[in-house]
Amino acid sequence: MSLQRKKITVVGGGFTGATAAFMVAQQELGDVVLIDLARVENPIKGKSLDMEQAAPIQMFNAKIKGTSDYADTANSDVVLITAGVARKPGMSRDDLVQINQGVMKSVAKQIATYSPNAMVIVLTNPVDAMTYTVLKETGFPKNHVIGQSGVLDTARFRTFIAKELNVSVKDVSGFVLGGHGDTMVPLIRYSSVGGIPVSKLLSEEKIESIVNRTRTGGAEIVNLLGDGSAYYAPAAAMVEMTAAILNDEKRILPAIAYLEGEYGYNEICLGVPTLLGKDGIEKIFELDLEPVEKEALDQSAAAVKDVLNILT
Ligand SMILES: NC(=O)C1=CN([C@@H]2O[C@H](COP(=O)(O)OP(=O)(O)OC[C@H]3O[C@@H](n4cnc5c(N)ncnc54)[C@H](O)[C@@H]3O)[C@@H](O)[C@H]2O)C=CC1
Ligand SMILES: O=C([O-])CC(=O)C(=O)O
Repeated sequence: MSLQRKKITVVGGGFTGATAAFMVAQQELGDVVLIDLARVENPIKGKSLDMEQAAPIQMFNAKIKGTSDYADTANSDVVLITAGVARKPGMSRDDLVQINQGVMKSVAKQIATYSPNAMVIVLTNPVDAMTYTVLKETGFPKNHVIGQSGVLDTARFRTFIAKELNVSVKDVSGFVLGGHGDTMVPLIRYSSVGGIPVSKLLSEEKIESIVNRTRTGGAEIVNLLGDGSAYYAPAAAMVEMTAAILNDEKRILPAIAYLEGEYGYNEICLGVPTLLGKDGIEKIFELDLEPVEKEALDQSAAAVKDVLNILT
């Protein structure tokens, strides 16, 4: 009997990449390769060895290899891209576009060479435009290149609602669509707590303040940290998507997908409800939106298009 272990490569061994690598190993989703080029080789090897030595304590089976050599990433099943630069207080995610586009181009080329059949999950910001860049540069099928924004944005939204109502986060569900920026669209009509619509439990003012806090949730953490951006919840979001793909879970999760007419948009990668399974994005759900929701999504799509227009 041959049971092939899954291989997950994490590109970028900084805050989000190292955290995601550790979570992937803890959840025994497969063996992990953590690759970082900008740092000298020894620290990435040190981090990976340190993680591996947690295995006998936490009782997980996973190899974790730190490297600067793409040959070690060959034939990965899933590749998580976290390489690049994070913003600092006062910056927008879009300020990172030029520098991170260059990083995406070089990373995409390596992934296409070494892991041509991989599913790719992009985290690097501005993530809608970076997902588009990776899709174009790898030439991979559109269902194989997926951006992470909605799981994180929805998790923030769910956290704030649960805190406000003093209930378990487990019972709060919701959907945040659109670009990963201040124009993102939390959909109140599709949000509920234990099946009860959020609008029956919270006042309009409270909901509006939660929506605003969700939209600026990344900046809130950037300002608190002072140097760098969020990484625990972003890593958890990527790992949830990785598990959905590797275990063929058929999860319905918001993710950044390449759109060909869905919601009326073309030539754009944008956050929409998706079905994630072994083939990556297996389906995009087109929800019926009310005019005010569609207008908000149009604004968000326009903001993403503005960034796409400055890609070289
Ligand atoms: N989409 C989302 O929801 C989120 C996106 N992000 C974004 O993720 C990215 C990473 O964030 P952090 O991990 O906090 O940053 P970080 O600075 O801690 O780590 C980035 C790592 O990438 C490495 N790197 C740079 N160029 C590379 C290359 N060509 N190949 C391999 N590695 C390379 C750097 O050496 C560094 O170790 C940022 O762009 C950030 O804005 C972060 C959180 C959430
Ligand atoms: O805010 C940032 O720069 C990082 C990010 O995308 C997030 O935490 O949502």
